[in-house]
Amino acid sequence: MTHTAVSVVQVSKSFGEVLALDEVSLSLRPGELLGLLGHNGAGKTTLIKLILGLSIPDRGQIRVNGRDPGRTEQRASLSIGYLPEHVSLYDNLSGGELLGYFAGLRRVGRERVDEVLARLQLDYARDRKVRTYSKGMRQRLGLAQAILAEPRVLILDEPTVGLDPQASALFYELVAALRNNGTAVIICTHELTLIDRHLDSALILAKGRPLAQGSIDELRREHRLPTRVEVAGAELLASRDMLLAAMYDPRSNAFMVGQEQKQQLLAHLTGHHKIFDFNVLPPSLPEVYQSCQLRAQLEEFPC
Ligand SMILES: Nc1ncnc2c1ncn2[C@@H]1O[C@H](COP(=O)(O)OP(=O)(O)OP(=O)(O)O)[C@@H](O)[C@H]1O
Repeated sequence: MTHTAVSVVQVSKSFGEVLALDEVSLSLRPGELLGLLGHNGAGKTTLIKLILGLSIPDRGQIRVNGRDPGRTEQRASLSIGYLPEHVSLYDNLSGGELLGYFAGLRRVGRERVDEVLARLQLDYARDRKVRTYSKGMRQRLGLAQAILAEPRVLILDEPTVGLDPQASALFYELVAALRNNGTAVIICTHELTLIDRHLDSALILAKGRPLAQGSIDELRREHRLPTRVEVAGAELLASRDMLLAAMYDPRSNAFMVGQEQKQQLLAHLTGHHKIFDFNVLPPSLPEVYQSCQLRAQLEEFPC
């Protein structure tokens, strides 16, 4: 049976009058990637701090690889790596020296430093001062320190902010390789488009409460968001065909259909119009996110 890498059960945390987390639960298995999403102040950092054992919940239970992060004597054996949003690196050290320093702290051998530098494509810059590193190189070095001790759980806070698309893609490639080795990953981010195709599940928080939670497919189904079908000449087709006209959305110049209509549309395009060249785009994570936030607002302020 696969064990649970991170388990959070009905956790609440307040700061004075502020209820930062209200009965939040999650479960993450080895190799899975969870997107922790929400507006500013939603409770993401509070949850991360609890998982890291930097703060103690008022109620509920947290386990990381079966251990309680809140108990000091268990913290050393959590096997957890963390890349904070604003990673502070010692600029006057070289990349190699910096990792060597962390390796000493974590009782990791020098050969692991070489291995990690090579894996994150930083070996060519190991003797350069960190202050000369680009933003992407600094992020990779931050990831390098986080994975140095081969953690089974990795928490990344806004890891791709400020990176160009190529550097972001490389970052996610590196994360995918870690996941293939069984590392469970939690990524806290506002960059929804970037994380969309990488995550197994999402937890969307708002004012400390879980707004939505599950795999992206589950969230799509729950929110009944339409699928977009893009076809060249969609407007012309819609003007000549009543069935297509009913499905045509002029704003996106595409056909927008619910799950149950999708097969009907595709059969009609291929069978009746002999069109085989189309793009079927399920609702994106940003669309699911917007829908969750909208639903929450309607519940809070019903018309
Ligand atoms: N140490 C603290 N003392 C008082 N209030 C706090 C403390 N830490 C967090 N809060 C409050 O708890 C709520 C959740 O904050 P948190 O930092 O977890 O949000 P977040 O989702 O990480 O936001 P952001 O996206 O801006 O980083 C906010 O209302 C915040 O002001």
